Amino acid sequence: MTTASAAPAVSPFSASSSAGREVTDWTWESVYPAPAKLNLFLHVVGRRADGYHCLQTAFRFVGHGDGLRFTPRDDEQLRLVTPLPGVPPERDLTIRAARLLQAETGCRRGVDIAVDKRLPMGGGLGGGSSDAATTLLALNHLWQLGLSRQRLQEIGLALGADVPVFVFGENAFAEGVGEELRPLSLPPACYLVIESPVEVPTALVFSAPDLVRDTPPLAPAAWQPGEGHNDLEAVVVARFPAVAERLTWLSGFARARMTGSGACVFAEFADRAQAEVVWRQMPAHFSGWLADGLSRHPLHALVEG
Ligand SMILES: C[C@@](CO)(OP(=O)(O)O)[C@H](O)COP(=O)(O)OP(=O)(O)OC[C@H]1O[C@@H](n2ccc(N)nc2=O)[C@H](O)[C@@H]1O
Ligand SMILES: Nc1ncnc2c1ncn2[C@@H]1O[C@H](COP(=O)(O)OP(=O)(O)O)[C@@H](O)[C@H]1O
Repeated sequence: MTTASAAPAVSPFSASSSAGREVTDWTWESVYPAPAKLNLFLHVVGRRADGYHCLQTAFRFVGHGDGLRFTPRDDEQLRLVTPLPGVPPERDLTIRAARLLQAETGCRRGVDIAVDKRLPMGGGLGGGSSDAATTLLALNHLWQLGLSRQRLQEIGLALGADVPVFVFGENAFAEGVGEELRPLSLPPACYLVIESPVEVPTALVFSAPDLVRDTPPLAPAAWQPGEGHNDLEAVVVARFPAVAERLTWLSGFARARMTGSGACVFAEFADRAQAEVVWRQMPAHFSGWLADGLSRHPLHALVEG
């Protein structure tokens, strides 16, 4: 993460565009990237009988995220070398993903998992979901399980509504609870993402009485980048002043949005130079970073189809 007082650092997970070509600067050998996603818009269009909400959203991957290392074991143990504060290892989405794969395939191998955590938890960047998807993709490869992308997406959905898109590997227009995916071709862009010093629980936002749940559905094929809003934003802004403060500030420069159920907010710029002008003016008590929009997930080629 970069701060307002220093030039934007090039992280092992940053990607930049050069002469129209996407360059991904993965400097760590054997690190499997778990990029963040942004919800470019998010409409709540209904509710299922089980209480889950029906959404329409556009997912965009960006060149900033967590990094995972996997050391396969000859016994069946699954070990998390880097437990997260407040998350027992057995509840961590990486361990749960690995356990589901063992159960699905009868695989008798284990793994040690180390996560370099960069994405804030409860930030709306899909960090836990991305870690889970990267675990599914990496272990399918390292344990030589041969599961299809479609099957890995189904397994991912059992872990969370946001996991399938990371396995799908393409920027996507999503419906259902986020599992009905169609690939999106998005123009190059650079994003300024501002983190908020709060963790917003997704379940709290979806259970709010004031959440608008009946936004009219869009025709997916007709959606244009820039269209739409985030229905979850008003709920979060009303309860978390720190998110409201960051949105208001960023809206003074560009069209600002909250991603997912918050707490991060972002704005899109045509290129890094324009984003940097705003980033340099961030108040000292804000924390934010720049990341280019990716054209696809960095591990897309790890599974066929
Ligand atoms: C809002 C979104 C938008 O991309 O992202 P985040 O902000 O969490 O990253 C997702 O839909 C979140 O997906 P994810 O974070 O995987 O949520 P889950 O663990 O499946 O759900 C957490 C809880 O939120 C509620 N929930 C979630 C998704 C949904 N479509 N309807 C819901 O009502 C349910 O109460 C569920 O128990
Ligand atoms: N590997 C993981 N990384 C982050 N959060 C995890 C992980 N495993 C489990 N969690 C749980 O998932 C919750 C949601 O985290 P995260 O996916 O980062 O946020 P969001 O859904 O807002 O994008 C966390 O508060 C934490 O309790």
